[in-house]
Amino acid sequence: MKTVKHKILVLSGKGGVGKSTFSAHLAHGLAEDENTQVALLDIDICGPSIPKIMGLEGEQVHQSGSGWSPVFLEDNLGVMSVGFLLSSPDDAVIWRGPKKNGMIKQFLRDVDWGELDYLIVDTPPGTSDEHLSAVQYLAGAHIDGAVLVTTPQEVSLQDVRKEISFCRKVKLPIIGVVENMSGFVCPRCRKESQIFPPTTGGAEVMCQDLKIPLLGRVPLDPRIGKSCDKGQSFLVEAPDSPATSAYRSIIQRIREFCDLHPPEGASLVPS
Ligand SMILES: Nc1ncnc2c1ncn2[C@@H]1O[C@H](COP(=O)(O)OP(=O)(O)OP(=O)(O)O)[C@@H](O)[C@H]1O
Repeated sequence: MKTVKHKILVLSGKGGVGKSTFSAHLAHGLAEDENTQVALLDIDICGPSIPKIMGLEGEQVHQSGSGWSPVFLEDNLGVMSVGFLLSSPDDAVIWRGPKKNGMIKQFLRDVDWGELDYLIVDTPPGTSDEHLSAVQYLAGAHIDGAVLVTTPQEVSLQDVRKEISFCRKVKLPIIGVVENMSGFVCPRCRKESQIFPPTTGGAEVMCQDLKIPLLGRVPLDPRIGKSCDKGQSFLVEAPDSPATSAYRSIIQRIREFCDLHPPEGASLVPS
């Protein structure tokens, strides 16, 4: 991990809120600059969806003298997931905590990540063994912070509050919250509808209450699911979508956060 400058965990309280989709697009967006070395690590051991979303289903990890090699989507974008170790994407991984912890430790310690600017870690929903293992194994290696993904509904916000409490308990800095599936603009009449109307003001009010940055809102766009199913970057597939603009502005805010919080040993260059 000494060769990895910035480490970002992506968390969500609930499943299905778009966390893996966001992690994938954060990696795609950062890697658009070919001088930036990016890796995406999927530690959702029991439900790895990153290989599919990144268009790498069926790929296998290679073992080299210096450890496991990530699967490369681009020269500057590597991906690692338990999905690459399964013989079929339909195989179930039924492991207890210690085995999952061992796998995460191996991912963080034994993968030949090389020199990386960013390591994005996509986690399972909630706060479970996987999160504790990641935080524990990365403890001495400076984690920049966590990005929390939620939808506007109260059920999701309630669980994200638990994630915030988790981050505070384990002293994991919070980069900010992404409100995903936040409104839908009809492509025909351009009228905006709230598909999941928040009853308590949504992520914005929660962020104000808890003094956490709201990084942005990503609207619903049915084309996102299609891009992910095809394993393609939505940022490239639909550059005109309001969701792409939202992703890009959030990615920029995360980049700025990392620049302001340089890895230990590095010094801030005055702008
Ligand atoms: N802004 C969006 N607009 C439309 N569809 C979206 C959006 N964000 C995500 N999706 C779709 O929602 C579904 C769930 O997304 P995803 O798998 O990323 O959720 P998740 O939070 O990682 O779930 P889990 O933790 O259970 O794996 C996917 O089909 C994805 O394509």
